[in-house]
Amino acid sequence: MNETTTTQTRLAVADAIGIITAENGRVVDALRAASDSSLDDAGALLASAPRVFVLGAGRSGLALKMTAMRLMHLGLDVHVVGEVTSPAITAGDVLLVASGSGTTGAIVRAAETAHGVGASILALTTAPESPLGRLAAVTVVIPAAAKQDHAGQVSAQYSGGLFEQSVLLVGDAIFHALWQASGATAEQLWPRHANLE
Ligand SMILES: O=C([C@H](O)CO)[C@H](O)[C@H](O)COP(=O)(O)O
Repeated sequence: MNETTTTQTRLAVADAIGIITAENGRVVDALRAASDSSLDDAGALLASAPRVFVLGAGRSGLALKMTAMRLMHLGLDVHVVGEVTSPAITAGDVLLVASGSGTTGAIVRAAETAHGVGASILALTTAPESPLGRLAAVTVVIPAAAKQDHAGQVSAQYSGGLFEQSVLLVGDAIFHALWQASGATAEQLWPRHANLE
């Protein structure tokens, strides 16, 4: 790459950061302005759950794993679906699911199983009327593009990028609110962090 091309690339990436942060800002503004109580309901459902299972495919699942760690730091009993140590979900448990489309086959089938045994579904999705959304006790509707909304009207980013970033933001926000409400200090949470890393 010559010097001119490198400079152009740097400018293009800087512009992209601006686009991405502006899109995230719009999602956050919409969530804060929303008249429903789904964010608070989500926090309350997680805080009262005997066990929390987290589930998502691809990048949605990767983003949600960050929330799983934070809920573990809070002292919740958390399992990542698909890990070999993840046990059976049962009545009263909460299945926290992130799916932008709400139609991903394995995710919907797992949510149906969880619903069938009496677990509560907490869904993060762009599509409240999707098969996943219809199973959910609480749905946080994220005004982002689903992975196949390729027209670029809701987001200029590729595929479900904005949704997946929003999953991280919402997960960290729920954690932060629960942490503040718990009264625990950061020092009290820290001994739960992995000591084998
Ligand atoms: O990996 C994904 C990404 O958007 C592809 O660019 C999705 O998160 C994955 O395919 C799961 O999709 P959703 O269930 O619709 O979030």
